Amino acid sequence: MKKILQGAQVKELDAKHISISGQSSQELMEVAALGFVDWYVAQDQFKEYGVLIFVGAGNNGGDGLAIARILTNQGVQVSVVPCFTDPDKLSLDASANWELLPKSVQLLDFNELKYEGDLVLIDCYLGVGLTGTLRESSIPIIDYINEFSGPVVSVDIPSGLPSETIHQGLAVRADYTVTFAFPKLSLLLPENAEYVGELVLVDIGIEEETSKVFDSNFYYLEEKDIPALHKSFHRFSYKGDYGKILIAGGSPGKMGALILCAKSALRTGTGLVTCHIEDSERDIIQTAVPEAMASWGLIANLEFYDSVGIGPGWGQDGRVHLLTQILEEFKSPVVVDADGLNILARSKELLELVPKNSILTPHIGEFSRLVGPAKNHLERLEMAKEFSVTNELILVLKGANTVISLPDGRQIFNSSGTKYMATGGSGDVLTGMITSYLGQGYEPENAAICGVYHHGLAGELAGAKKRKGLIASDLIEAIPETYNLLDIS
Ligand SMILES: NC(=O)C1=CN([C@@H]2O[C@H](COP(=O)(O)OP(=O)(O)OC[C@H]3O[C@@H](n4cnc5c(N)ncnc54)[C@H](O)[C@@H]3O)[C@@H](O)[C@H]2O)[C@H](O)CC1
Ligand SMILES: [K+]
Repeated sequence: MKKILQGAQVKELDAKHISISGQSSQELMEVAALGFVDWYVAQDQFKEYGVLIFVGAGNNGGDGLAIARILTNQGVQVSVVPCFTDPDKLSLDASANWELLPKSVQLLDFNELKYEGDLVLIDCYLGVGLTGTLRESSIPIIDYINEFSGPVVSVDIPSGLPSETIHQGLAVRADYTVTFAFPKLSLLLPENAEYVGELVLVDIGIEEETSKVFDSNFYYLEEKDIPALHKSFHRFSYKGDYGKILIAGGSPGKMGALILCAKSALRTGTGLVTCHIEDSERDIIQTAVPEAMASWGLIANLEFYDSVGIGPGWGQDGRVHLLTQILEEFKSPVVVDADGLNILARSKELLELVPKNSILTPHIGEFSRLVGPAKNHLERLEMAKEFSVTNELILVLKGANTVISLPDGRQIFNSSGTKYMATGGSGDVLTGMITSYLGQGYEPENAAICGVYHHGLAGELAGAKKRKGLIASDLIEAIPETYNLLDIS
């Protein structure tokens, strides 16, 4: 898993990579520019467009000059807008790329900018080298980029955006941000989403090993990390090996949440799902999910189950007794969501009963009730870390980049998912997936990670077909496709 580093650590990482690999910093810049161009030319939506590249005096500008050369050589119509006064003041690598700029590249004066036709604006003005408050002279440039009528693609980071915190004034509002090596923390904060647009990560060959020595609790979860975390089953595995789980959820009028959770657990691979429900709701569950069993009343044999999921559609009234029974009698980690979390928020003394390494899956509203309100996402992340460490629980804070906080202080940002997943029942599906993995005998940490990643990937697959027509059931149908895609058996 990649570490997410701070602005100053990026420079040190580059230097370390350069000393290990024998590559020069200019060669590394070339790899970054080539990586960007590979992504750019694969974008069908830009096929007929020329490009207008804004370049600053630092290495972000250097990236832009290298991109200008490579795109020109590939037949793209390129114009460059130098956003510096004196080419002699360019950084070393930017200067080398300035010298290499083909004569056919048009240089445009920012103060006399006039352009015609369909253009993509590529923002290579300021990168992670930004320090302090934006200078006065940068304002017209960023204003111009933000008023540009065509698509804007920022390279490494939208110009003006700090790399590890929430925006503090003017910054480029990009449609796409193509970042190198690993995402900067600021690119993952919801407050900055309107600046970042769609986030794309381009690998520039810096080994994960190289970043190990840098101090950071933040990690970025990618597809390549997933297969090794899965348990494999064999020819002689039987349904008991795939886990027996209990889901306590559902109430009159909210049985859908439980149904989604149960179906999701089955599609994730659970062998036996039992839904613990109210007597009155037996027909609904048995009709909607014939593969599941049902139980009601007090839970007779909790020790029979490998994991328990608590909360989807449960309601809170009259549930405290059952929640207490589960927490007192079930000694292995459980998954708590929705109304299960709301009860914990109201009766904090129950928190102590939650088995260590259990997985709690709040959205921001539930988090605020359970842990407390935060003034921004950075503060929320800090509170989540503290909560996980203190209570020895795994906290899955749901959002565009769901963050998994672990009892050892690590916080893992998920990379899979799509905006189309913001739909009713999406969280119930996640609860079913995580409970399923726990029941299949995954370590709680891996159950949370695999659940979150596959859930997002199912969203991407379903979203590609259904777009804003995606409903939670589509996520469930797409779970098996995620196994095909990652070759998990
Ligand atoms: N491993 C990688 O990620 C690689 C990144 N590359 C690119 O390099 C930049 C970082 O380059 P650096 O030279 O350190 O800085 P910048 O170009 O981001 O910025 C320097 C530029 O900004 C001006 N400046 C600083 N503060 C302010 C301010 N407050 N207001 C206005 N202007 C400011 C400063 O004067 C300089 O002109 C990284 O983002 C990547 O794009 C490498 O190419 C490859 C490896
Ligand atoms: K930039």
